[in-house]
Amino acid sequence: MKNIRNFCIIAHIDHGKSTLADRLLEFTSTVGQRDMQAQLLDNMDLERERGITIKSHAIQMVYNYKGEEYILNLIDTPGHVDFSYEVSRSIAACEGALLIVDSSQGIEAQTISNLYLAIGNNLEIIPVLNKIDLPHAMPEEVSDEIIDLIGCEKEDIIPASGKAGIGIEDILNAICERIPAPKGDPQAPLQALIFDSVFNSYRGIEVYFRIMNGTLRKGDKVKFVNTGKIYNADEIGVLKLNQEPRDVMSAGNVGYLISGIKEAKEVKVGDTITTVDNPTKESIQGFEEVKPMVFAGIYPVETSEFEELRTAMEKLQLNDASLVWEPESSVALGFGFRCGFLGMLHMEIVQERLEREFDMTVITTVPSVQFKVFSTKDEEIIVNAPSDMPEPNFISRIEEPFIKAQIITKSDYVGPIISLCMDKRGVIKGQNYLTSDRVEMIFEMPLAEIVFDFFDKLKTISRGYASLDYELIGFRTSHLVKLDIMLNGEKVDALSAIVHRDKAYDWGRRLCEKLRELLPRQMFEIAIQAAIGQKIIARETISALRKNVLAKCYGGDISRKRKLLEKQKKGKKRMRQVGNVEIPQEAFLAVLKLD
Ligand SMILES: Nc1nc2c(ncn2[C@@H]2O[C@H](COP(=O)(O)OP(=O)(O)OP(=O)(O)O)[C@@H](O)[C@H]2O)c(=O)[nH]1
Repeated sequence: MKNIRNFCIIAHIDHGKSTLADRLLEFTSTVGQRDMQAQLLDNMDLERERGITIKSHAIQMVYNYKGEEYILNLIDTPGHVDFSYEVSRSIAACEGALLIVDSSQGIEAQTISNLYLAIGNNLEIIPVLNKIDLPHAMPEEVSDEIIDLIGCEKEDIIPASGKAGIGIEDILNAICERIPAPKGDPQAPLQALIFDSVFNSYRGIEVYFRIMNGTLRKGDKVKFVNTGKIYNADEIGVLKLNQEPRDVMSAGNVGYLISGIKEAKEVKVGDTITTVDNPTKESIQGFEEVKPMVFAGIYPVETSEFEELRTAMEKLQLNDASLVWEPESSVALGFGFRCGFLGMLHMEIVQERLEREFDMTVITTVPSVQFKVFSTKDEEIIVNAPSDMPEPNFISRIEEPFIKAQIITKSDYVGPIISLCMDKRGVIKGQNYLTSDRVEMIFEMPLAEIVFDFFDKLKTISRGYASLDYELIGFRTSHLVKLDIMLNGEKVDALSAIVHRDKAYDWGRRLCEKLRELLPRQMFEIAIQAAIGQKIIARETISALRKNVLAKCYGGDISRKRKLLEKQKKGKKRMRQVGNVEIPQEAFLAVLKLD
């Protein structure tokens, strides 16, 4: 155990974690040249395409330091704020963290938030000044920022470049030297923390764990403390490029367990594994409950696929502990699920993963935050879907979630950012110069104003020189109203939204305009109306399609028509018929596209 080091890499998005991890794997010959491909740990197609890390990944390296062999368990983590839950889970399985800072960018919002998570878990921090190969790197300034932030010495900071392979050996040496060996008693009853799990269609559910105390042997009868379920440890082992089975693993180790678990529901990330023969009395303190920020409905395009969608969601949840959901039904869309996400990117990723990994075609509805509604009798009702909002005469007040937002930017953009935040009902709470040129600003504002398009706007007005991090600070009363959308007089519950009273008219008007663009024309006229209670506040009309236009599309060539029909069938268009109007997926997300 004295030669084991468990560490993670934390950084702001794009500061170069995955690239640096590749170099560490190469340097320790964990991966042969033949198998090496860039960003090796980002093995999900989606991650490669988007160039971001979504999942945490674990891999073991062996490194020779001062004549002794060290086992280094690396857990790579995502940088985007939507995936911070993954980061917190990885951190709980480690004793140290490499804190990567891009020397051409400096400290950014998630550098700080991830650092605090690590410090909160008592991890030893090794600061790495990355990308020093870049001609516009500012090693001196950025080093000063790091020293200010974590209070280290200049010599503690390791200059490096993942791309050019600079500083890699120094980093590996520092891991062995500075990160403490795991503590824990191999003789004690087994306590292993589940930090991730994944569904494998051949082998069932694989559980990733970190042993805190005790020893786990192949063939042991193990119990998951929180669920009380008992399994046989059919296979245990360590995670290298491939899984390597082992017979015995003890305190301090990170590995995988395969035990014939079939039901996704039985595995809870944060649960403790122990043995039936010599069970532990205490479970390890689990992770914080996830706090979803955005809620939206996910519905199968084919109503008959509801049960299939449920199975897919269960499997996906295994690999994404931050996804929460429950069944719901909508008048417009039938049966589906109300899901909670950590942000819009998370929601997009979930939808894409359902489609790619589980072959589902789904529709997501208007995202919304969670509201607390107090009735006239002062009962508290939690509302996750606008359609669940009680009628106005039952409501005494509505509270919405507020966040503390931290924005780091160049001083040139302070003015425009303050006006943007004020426009989003924000109040500035603090301003702190990190260097003469870079400022940290703190705002309090409603979550609903930032989850949708705030980040894009922030990037635009700051020409990319702004980073954002936020945390929930509680619920506050606001003047909110429910805005309904009607198509040909029929209310479409899945299109309702809850908005601030002062913005409702403007929203209603813009939403109707947007829907007019997005709804396909039909043989009859479509009236789009926005209403607050009984009062219509905006209207747009889509005129009927004239006969000769149709004739042009479909007339004559029968083979072309058949082809079209077949193509439609195969593609299972993401459309839903509501009343007599067809609504495409884009229309459900129209609120996100209001300029
Ligand atoms: N010049 C230079 N570019 C680098 C270096 N390290 C990474 N990059 C580039 O920076 C970009 C981001 O690198 P990644 O390794 O994907 O960053 P990441 O931090 O893993 O990003 P997420 O996983 O999405 O949080 C890529 O285009 C890399 O090629 C470096 O040392 N020097």
